[in-house]
Amino acid sequence: MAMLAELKCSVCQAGDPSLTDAEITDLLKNVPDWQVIEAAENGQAKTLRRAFKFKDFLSALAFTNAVGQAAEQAGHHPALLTEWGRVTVTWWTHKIHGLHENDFIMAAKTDQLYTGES
Ligand SMILES: C[C@H](O)[C@H](O)[C@H]1CNC2=NC(N)=NC(=O)C2=N1
Repeated sequence: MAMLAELKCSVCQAGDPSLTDAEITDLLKNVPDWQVIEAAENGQAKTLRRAFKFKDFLSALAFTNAVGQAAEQAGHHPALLTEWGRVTVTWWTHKIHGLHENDFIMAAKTDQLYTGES
């Protein structure tokens, strides 16, 4: 398979199946720094999350914008929490209330945008 980060997000329809646990386990091997957050009791979606560390707030903000641009280009958008020294990026697919390959593609693209804490 091409590098996950080089893939394009596919058009995902409501009703498409969410990834199985086996597929998730397999895809996670490509993005080992990310965690799958199980859906909370209230039926929230399963999500894919990573916290990125930065030296200050402006570096965190610049990364936030870079991820936002990539998301807009892909037509697939994350939740972004930007704090002093940290950006927490969470991916899931709203339409299917779960995880889709697109979320792993975007996680891999997000990793490529991160040039470290300094
Ligand atoms: C109309 C628009 O393309 C859709 O709502 C897109 C936008 N970005 C999206 N982002 C994510 N993460 N999930 C979606 O289902 C989604 N849908």
